[in-house]
Amino acid sequence: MAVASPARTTALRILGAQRRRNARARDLMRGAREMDMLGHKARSLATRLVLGVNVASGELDRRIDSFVTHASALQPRVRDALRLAAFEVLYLETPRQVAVSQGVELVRSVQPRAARMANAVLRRIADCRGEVDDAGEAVRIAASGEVRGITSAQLSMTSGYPGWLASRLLDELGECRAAAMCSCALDPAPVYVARGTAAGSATEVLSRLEGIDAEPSPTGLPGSWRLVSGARLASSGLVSSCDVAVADLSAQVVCRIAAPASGRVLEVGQGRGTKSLLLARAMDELGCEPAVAGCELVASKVRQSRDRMKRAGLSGQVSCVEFDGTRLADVSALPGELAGSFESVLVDAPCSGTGTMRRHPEIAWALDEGSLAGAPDSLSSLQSSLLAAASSRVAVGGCLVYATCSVLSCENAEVVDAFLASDAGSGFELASVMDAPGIAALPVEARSRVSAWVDERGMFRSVPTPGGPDGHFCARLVRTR
Ligand SMILES: C[S@@+](CC[C@H](N)C(=O)[O-])C[C@H]1O[C@@H](n2cnc3c(N)ncnc32)[C@H](O)[C@@H]1O
Repeated sequence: MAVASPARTTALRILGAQRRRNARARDLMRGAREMDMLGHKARSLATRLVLGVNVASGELDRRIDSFVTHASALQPRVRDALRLAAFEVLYLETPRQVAVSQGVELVRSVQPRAARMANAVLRRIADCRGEVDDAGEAVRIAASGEVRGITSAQLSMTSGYPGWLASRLLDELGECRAAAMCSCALDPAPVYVARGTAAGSATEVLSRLEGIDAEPSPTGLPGSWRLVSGARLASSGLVSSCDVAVADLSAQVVCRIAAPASGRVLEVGQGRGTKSLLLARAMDELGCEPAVAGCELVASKVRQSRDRMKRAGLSGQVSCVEFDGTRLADVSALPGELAGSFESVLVDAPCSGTGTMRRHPEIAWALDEGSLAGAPDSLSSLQSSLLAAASSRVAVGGCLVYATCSVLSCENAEVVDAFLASDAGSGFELASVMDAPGIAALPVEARSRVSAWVDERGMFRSVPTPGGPDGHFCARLVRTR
């Protein structure tokens, strides 16, 4: 009797652990010894299976449930195995017979008496492959700019995203961009790195990246590369020493938009400090002594950020303070590091993360449409509070930069417009991100690349595309009085 391959059994174990511990897929894969023991090919199959099942879980369940007699009685472990096999059958290039028989063996490994049922269900799911391929083809054509009148059902089938999300993407991004985003939803996200402040010259960093077979190619931004393989990055020590920072290309652009040519930056929502490192680098390149004050709500992230700045040799230039950003307007509550006004205030807002679903696939089906906007405890309400409070810290003539890694307008332009229409926003004007010093100083080719993502109002709005960066949003507001 055949047995399921190590790549598939490893992927199944990771999915089980994820369900039991409610953990993120990437974190579990990063820490899993059995992933490290797989060869390169098996490891990439296991990774694609785990990420793909996460992105498309609801779509896979819909199909499984339509062919199983007692869907609610399926054991969670059996459902994991069926999802994994259904994903492979519908979306990967594995020959049909192999994908079905491997799926049956996976199910047998967790519940032997369910193997027959799995065989019947997976064969029927395999019969749907044609409609998934047809939808994918229509979406790819629409992504190339040829208008085809694609539907949200085709987008949802191709990406695995829930129907409501596919429909919103189509409404808000238009056919071409929504199709581009959905056509790469199940692909691995590219790996981008930027030179840190602890590093030597760009040439030295480049040769160290080449030395670990990362196959770096320049992104167009100074000191920034796209890697063909990031497999040896962690063991190389380049990241832990902060010689490089792993950050999506769009996140690197956002930091260049927020970097001032003089003075200090306040970063609201500092997280684990990736943007602080990039801000310090961008300020240094502009000939300005790096000075970043970070404010973050979560204590454990503040500790990680501090430790990182120490390793980067930036403890004197970047501070990491535990503080609720919605209280930034309350001058009496401000710790010393956050007091006074700043040339630039970056609100790196907590958001849905819809621009980063290739990296964080669990977002797609965990997202609740109702939590995005409208209610007092919605994301957009928190984003608006942070923006209003942070605006009080901007020096006259300075900039307020609002950023998210979402592609949805209710978290982006609508938050900015509501702010501009409010009392707090009355002293601010929207300015083009292209006029930010860190963008104006870029080589012509890099500027033109950035400008492709800038809309008619001067806001940066990238959308995931095949082989391209994630979806990020950034608006730049100048304080006039
Ligand atoms: C998009 S993430 C920031 C990522 C970070 N800037 C980086 O580069 O790694 C948003 C951050 O905002 C933090 N946050 C959420 N609510 C906050 C609040 N009220 N005050 C300050 N930070 C908050 C979250 O904990 C999260 O780390």
